[in-house]
Amino acid sequence: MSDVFNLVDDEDEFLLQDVDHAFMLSPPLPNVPGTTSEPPVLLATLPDAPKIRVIVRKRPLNKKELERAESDVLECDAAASCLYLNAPRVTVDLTPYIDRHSFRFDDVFDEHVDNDQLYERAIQPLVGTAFRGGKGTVFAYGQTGSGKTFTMSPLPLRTAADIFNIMAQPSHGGLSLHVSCYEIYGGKVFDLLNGRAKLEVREDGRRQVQVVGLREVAIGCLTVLQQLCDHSAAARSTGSTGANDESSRSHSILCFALRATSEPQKTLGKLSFIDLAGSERGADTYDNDKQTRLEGAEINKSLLALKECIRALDADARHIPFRGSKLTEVLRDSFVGKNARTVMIANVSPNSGSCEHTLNTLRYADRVKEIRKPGSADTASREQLVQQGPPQPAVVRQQPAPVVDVPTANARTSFVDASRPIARPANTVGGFPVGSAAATEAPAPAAPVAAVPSVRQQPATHFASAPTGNATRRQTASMFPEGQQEQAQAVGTTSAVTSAGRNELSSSIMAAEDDLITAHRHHIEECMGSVRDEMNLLANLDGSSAGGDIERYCRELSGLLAQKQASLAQLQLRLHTFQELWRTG
Ligand SMILES: Nc1ncnc2c1ncn2[C@@H]1O[C@H](COP(=O)(O)OP(=O)(O)OP(=O)(O)O)[C@@H](O)[C@H]1O
Repeated sequence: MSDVFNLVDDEDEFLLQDVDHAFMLSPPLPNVPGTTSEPPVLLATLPDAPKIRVIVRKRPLNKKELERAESDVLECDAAASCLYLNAPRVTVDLTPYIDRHSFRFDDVFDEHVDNDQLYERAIQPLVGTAFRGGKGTVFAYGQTGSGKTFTMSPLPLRTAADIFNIMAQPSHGGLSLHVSCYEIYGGKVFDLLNGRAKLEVREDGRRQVQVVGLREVAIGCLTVLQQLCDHSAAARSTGSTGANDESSRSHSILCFALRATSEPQKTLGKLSFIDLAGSERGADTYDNDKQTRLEGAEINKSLLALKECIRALDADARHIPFRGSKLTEVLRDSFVGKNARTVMIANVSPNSGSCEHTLNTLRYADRVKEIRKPGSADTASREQLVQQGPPQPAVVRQQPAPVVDVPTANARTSFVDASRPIARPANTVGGFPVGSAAATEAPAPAAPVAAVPSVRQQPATHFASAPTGNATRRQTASMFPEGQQEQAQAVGTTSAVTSAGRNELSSSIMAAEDDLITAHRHHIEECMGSVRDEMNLLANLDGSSAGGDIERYCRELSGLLAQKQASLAQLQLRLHTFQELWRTG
């Protein structure tokens, strides 16, 4: 059990018990919502949150991007919860064209949506979750500078305001609110309310994960919470990266616990707010010192593990890979259980210079939600979208010439999200367009879902329908024993899967297949970036007369080679996992 420091005696007086004076420095909060003048928040009116909700938030172009005359590549259709990314590309003959990618999420917030609106639409239901004895977890995911901290920092205050409001109602008395803040940096845990003390994570006798010695503060008003948040933000590790001078390299976690005031102070509900480290950190080709690379590897590992855990939870998988990283290990308790609710906020930058990172963020978010089980409300709305058919892209490829920038081959299907997860049309394979060029430019509307059972449940189908021209898929298909390929063909595209066990197996194979494809795509992106960087490196060397530059050349080449090795190793791991699953399945 964590130490509890009662900071607050009544609304105005602080009892400083071994807590930094920094908490006293901020001025009191003016007119904070949730104070007594606010109308009561009625618990009964807060809807139950869905188990997993993935939303996207776009920030506006900033001053520097406007000065550089960067274009806004993101188009939001909030009413349809759709987001379109118009990626500028060039063909080998240097003809520019737009590559349009389409996604659908549970909610899409454009640059005009403010923090209050976001809170009310996406986060407030979690307050109900906590009072009903559940656990809520909110993540902000995205590239450095995409708005994670901007989005996350007001949420605890708004949430606490509602919590205090409800606690002030006689029917919800006898509870107190406790806060703790910590950071995971390089796989280690640091207490942000206790001088960055290094903490150990252990399992107790009841197999509950405990962050041993984590300082927890009981709070009675928003002013103290604000001071604690300011203090923890200042204590958070920041450092400079190639992309952003103030980039966060750590995951920061703020936890609320609603406890009974009477002994033994049983915990009723929990809420966690997690501002994740910049998602691009593992692939930042400009940062090549060992420390930064190690940090990047750790961040990559934890973000991958996080995605895997959420996916496994959504699929009710028996094994959830919590041990994959420190982040998922410490969050295990918040994730599991019938009353656990998760909101993933994918933050995206609109500028053309961030296009590839934005695409990666959207794909990550898409993967988190894409295996939603049929029958859930969200799946139903996705099915509806499929039935209606994907919207025609406003801008399509103008030139059939070979493309220089290959990584987005998958996303050239006009409506990635609609065509892949629910009723993947027969002319797409793992999201890759197959067959005629027409399918690539504007796929025909998919047949109604009722008539086309989820192709995702038929892993073999993908290989059976692989186009002869698609080398990657041909090679993938050839990995499998002949019998299984025949079986795959026999399954066909429309036959229903009747056995529940087979369904479960199929969906895990499907997930592994998609992971492999995603990893492969990512690997290609990295290779392309790496080739560019290597050519620049050589050009710089050729262009310089000073012999001293060879040192820099060696250092940077060494960094690039290490990155290539890491990318290759990750792809090999995915391939191995998939092959194993296929063999044993
Ligand atoms: N929706 C928004 N509206 C207005 N400004 C925003 C919005 N989102 C972000 N910003 C601004 O963009 C800048 C970068 O945002 P922020 O620091 O939140 O990014 P981040 O993703 O947390 O970056 P890092 O990973 O480096 O911490 C900040 O100046 C912030 O005020």
